[in-house]
Amino acid sequence: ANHPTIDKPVLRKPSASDGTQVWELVKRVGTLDLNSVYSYIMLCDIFRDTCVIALQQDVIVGYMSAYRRPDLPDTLFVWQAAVDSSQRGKGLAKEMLRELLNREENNGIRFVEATIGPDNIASRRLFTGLGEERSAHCQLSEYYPVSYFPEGSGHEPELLLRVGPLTNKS
Ligand SMILES: CC(=O)NCC[C@H](N)C(=O)O
Repeated sequence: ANHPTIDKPVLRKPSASDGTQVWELVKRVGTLDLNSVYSYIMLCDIFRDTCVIALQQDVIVGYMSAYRRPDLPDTLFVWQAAVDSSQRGKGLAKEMLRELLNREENNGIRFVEATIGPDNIASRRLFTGLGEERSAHCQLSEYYPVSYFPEGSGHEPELLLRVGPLTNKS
């Protein structure tokens, strides 16, 4: 039976020691650009204020990495959103994004950005949904065209979603 209290993943800031499990999750999800294990250890450490992991009985089933753009400090750039197949369709990504935005240390954030592939409906819905929830605009534009990626790599174009200004907390 689905016990909401037992089965609901716990969200928290990551630590360096979570990096390998995050790498394994991103690898398992299979639709993201898999970065080095080192990069996930470093993100879970140095960028932990703007990263979140979701745990179910000590197994990482969700991960969202983000950082405040050095050139636009009021803008949170969401780098990756990974949800384990066992957690699909439960609004986990939305919950992770909300957790990030509601952190005291992220109060000054007015815009959220991310790049997504043209057919990544789930991610697109995550960000357009934030716009609707916070009565903010959601702009979509071509950002990294296929031509930026190596010939024959098969990488999709990355479209930029920019949501804001976020006025009220959700
Ligand atoms: C929001 C999100 O997951 N974007 C993915 C960007 C890129 N394809 C990557 O995987 O890092």
